[in-house]
Amino acid sequence: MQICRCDVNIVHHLPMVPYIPTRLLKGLKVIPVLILLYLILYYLLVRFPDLERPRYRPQRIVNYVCPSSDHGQEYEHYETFSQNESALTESRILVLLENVLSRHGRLITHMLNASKCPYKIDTFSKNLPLLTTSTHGRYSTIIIENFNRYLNLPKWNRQLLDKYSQDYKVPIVSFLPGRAQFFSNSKVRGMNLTIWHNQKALNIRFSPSSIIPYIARPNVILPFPVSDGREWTLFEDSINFESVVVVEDIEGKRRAAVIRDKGSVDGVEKIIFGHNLTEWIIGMGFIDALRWSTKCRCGCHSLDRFIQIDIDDIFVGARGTRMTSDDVEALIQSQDKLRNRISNFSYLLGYSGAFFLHGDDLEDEGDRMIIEKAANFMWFPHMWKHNHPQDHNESFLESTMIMNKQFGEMNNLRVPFEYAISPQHGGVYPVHTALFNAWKKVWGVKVTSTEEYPHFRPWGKRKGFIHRGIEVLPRQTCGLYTHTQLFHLYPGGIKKLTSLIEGGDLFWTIALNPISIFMTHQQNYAHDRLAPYTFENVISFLECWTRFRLRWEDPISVADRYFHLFPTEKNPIWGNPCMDERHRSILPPTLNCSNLTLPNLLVVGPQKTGTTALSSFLQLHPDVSTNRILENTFEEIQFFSGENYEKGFDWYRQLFNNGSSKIVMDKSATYWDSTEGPMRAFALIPFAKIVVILHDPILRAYSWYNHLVARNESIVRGLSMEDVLNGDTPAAKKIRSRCISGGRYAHHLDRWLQWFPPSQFHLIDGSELKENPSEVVTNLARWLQLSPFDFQSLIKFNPKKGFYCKIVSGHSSCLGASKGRSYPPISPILSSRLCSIFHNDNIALHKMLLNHNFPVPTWLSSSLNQC
Ligand SMILES: Nc1ncnc2c1ncn2[C@@H]1O[C@H](COP(=O)(O)OS(=O)(=O)O)[C@@H](OP(=O)(O)O)[C@H]1O
Repeated sequence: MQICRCDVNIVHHLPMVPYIPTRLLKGLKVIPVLILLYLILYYLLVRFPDLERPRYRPQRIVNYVCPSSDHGQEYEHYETFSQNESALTESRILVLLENVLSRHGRLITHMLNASKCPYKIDTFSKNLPLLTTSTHGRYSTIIIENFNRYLNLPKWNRQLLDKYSQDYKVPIVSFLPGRAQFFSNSKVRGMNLTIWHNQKALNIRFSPSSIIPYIARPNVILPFPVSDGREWTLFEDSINFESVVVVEDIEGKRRAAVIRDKGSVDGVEKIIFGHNLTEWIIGMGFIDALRWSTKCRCGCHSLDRFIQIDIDDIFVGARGTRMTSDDVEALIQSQDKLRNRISNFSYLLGYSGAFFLHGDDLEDEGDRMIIEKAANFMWFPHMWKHNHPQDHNESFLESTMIMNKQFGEMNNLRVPFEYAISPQHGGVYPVHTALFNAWKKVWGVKVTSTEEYPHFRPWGKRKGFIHRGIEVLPRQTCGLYTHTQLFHLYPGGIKKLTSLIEGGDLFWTIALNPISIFMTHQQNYAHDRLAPYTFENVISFLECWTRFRLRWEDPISVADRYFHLFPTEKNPIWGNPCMDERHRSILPPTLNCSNLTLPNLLVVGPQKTGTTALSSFLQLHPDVSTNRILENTFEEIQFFSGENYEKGFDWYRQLFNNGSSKIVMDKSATYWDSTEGPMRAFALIPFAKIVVILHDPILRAYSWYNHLVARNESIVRGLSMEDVLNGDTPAAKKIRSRCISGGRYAHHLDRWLQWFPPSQFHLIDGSELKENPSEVVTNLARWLQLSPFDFQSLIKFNPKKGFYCKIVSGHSSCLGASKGRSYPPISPILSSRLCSIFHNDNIALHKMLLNHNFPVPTWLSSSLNQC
């Protein structure tokens, strides 16, 4: 024990030195050496980062050179058009394709979309689509993908098409590309036209004497097209035709690659292309042909092209990717160069102040240089820390915007316009209203832009809209992204970039949009400076081949110009953000796509046909639900057809988050005859089933009249329906149109069919619904693939009401007093008058139903024979 205590004491008095093996001690001597090495490396790599990240000197890439042309002379033979000339037809274009999946068909529709031309696609079948309404032609131009199909049409269809073209002065635009056959020539039957198949085309140019070239500058010679194989069809000169595009064949003989048939032989004007749209020069001819054939109702803008180039992310970006002072100088020079070619041009620079001086030494010097030269540019605010607005609430957004604003003020960044851009488009679309509110409060923002509305792809379909008083312009991409700084690393190679410029997407973006707003990033102006190269060259290409006048205008004026040109875009069209991958990634956290419920069944009307009865009967099925009723909505929510649409996607979707039924229904009978209804519905719920009740329009009109009488509306007080039909006061006309216009079924059904495929429609005969509702609803439930349900025992005739009613808890429960009124039966005189009013529409409806294999209601078959 003693020994033990003693040992303890000894240990207490020893100094606390840990045991270190000698080997380790030797090793520790290396530490100062390592520290020294680290310091040297730090000094070299961090203080002189250029050693770590090589800076690329700007590459010299050959600039675009315009081939030979007699540029001095301006040829302006293009036609101008008056409104009267176009009055015979609607502006829509009919596109007849080989099949809906045809590749060339996709090119045609891409061009039409990007030119914002309305069109309808059809394929060749036994019957031609309906070409006329009772008053006018349905189409301003007929595009036929393959001219051979036109030449080989059955006699009856060919006569019908030619007659339509002659009567309504509607030209045919078509294509005759090379055939699989070997080099040969042939005469086209009935056209006095000799064509040469499978040719090479050289020295291609637009003819200065043709009336077609408008955007295209005649007499600029393209020695070789991009693909110079033998896929051209060439036409021999003839007095019956005007050569639009002239070429030389391999023997140097002059031929035409595009001709205008003046219709001198058969009265049918045509433009025939000897190549498809894969050649950009043919594409230009196509755009000009559309302008001419639609009599300036498609692609008919002035020759002014407004170009805005935004440079986002100033001060943002990883070290080694940012601009140096040399790049800043080069940016100023590039701006000066562009100013000589785009009148009033200025780059617009968007800054995020939080990252000022966050680069390496050279880049920090660049940052300081930008501030020093700030007055050379116009500025707009990006977000302070490049924040994604959709992730933040209004007060956070406001406070960070204020910080960015203060940074700009301290550094004299001139923000002359109420224009701002959100990083990665977050919050602009899909809309995050907090961003719009904060922008307005802090910066008074009036205009912004996004490439996400309605979708990023295809670029040709981007649009603008106005939300909370802020005008949102469509923004275009030019093929440059934050990572594209070096020519040799350009995705797809430098050839890809030049192909965008020389007749590719970038060229077409400017050619087809009167206003183009491009997004670039400061990185595209560093290293190889891809952006200045890209824009300077696309401008050269445009100057060479087109007659455009290139201009710059401030974003506020440009936005006014845009919505003046495209007023129908002012109101946003709400889409389902959960159906777009890019949109899903920029959603506010309040929207959870996994439990989003939207209707999959629309009962669209028409009004007064029994829509309320149908929807209440269908809801007897346990797997059918409908919207919640809000205090300020009436019986129907009428989202797609009225003011509620302005309340937006969020408002609408919240009305349906009340269950998980198989069928979620929105019954709003006003959708039927709403001009925008079908398009809006398709944008949000493209897979929804559509139910339409076709009740005799005579009885429907009479029901409307009696509705007004029952409500004691002053306009009908003391007046019979005949009096109302005779009245010519504005109020009487309004009532008449309410009674009659919804009953022009062919007209409205046609509009729905422009959006939804026939397979999504279920048409119900209104008389059958009245007489035998349980069978009608059972059929509907079957079509909706609902489980079998005994409707018959729950829908019984109520003699007192005179209509079928639901049985609820053993009692008859009828619709309210406003549905199924009793009033005197319609007089034979009124009935026959209404019969003749609807006669033409009923004929058109009958044709349309047969065309689409829809059932024909019994009242329709008999009414055709009656009036
Ligand atoms: N079972 C049943 N009960 C009541 N009413 C029935 C029924 N079946 C069809 N109808 C006919 O429906 C007409 C009203 O049509 P809607 O419901 O579409 O009208 S509304 O547009 O929603 O106001 C209504 O028009 P009126 O008779 O003029 O009142 C009825 O004729």
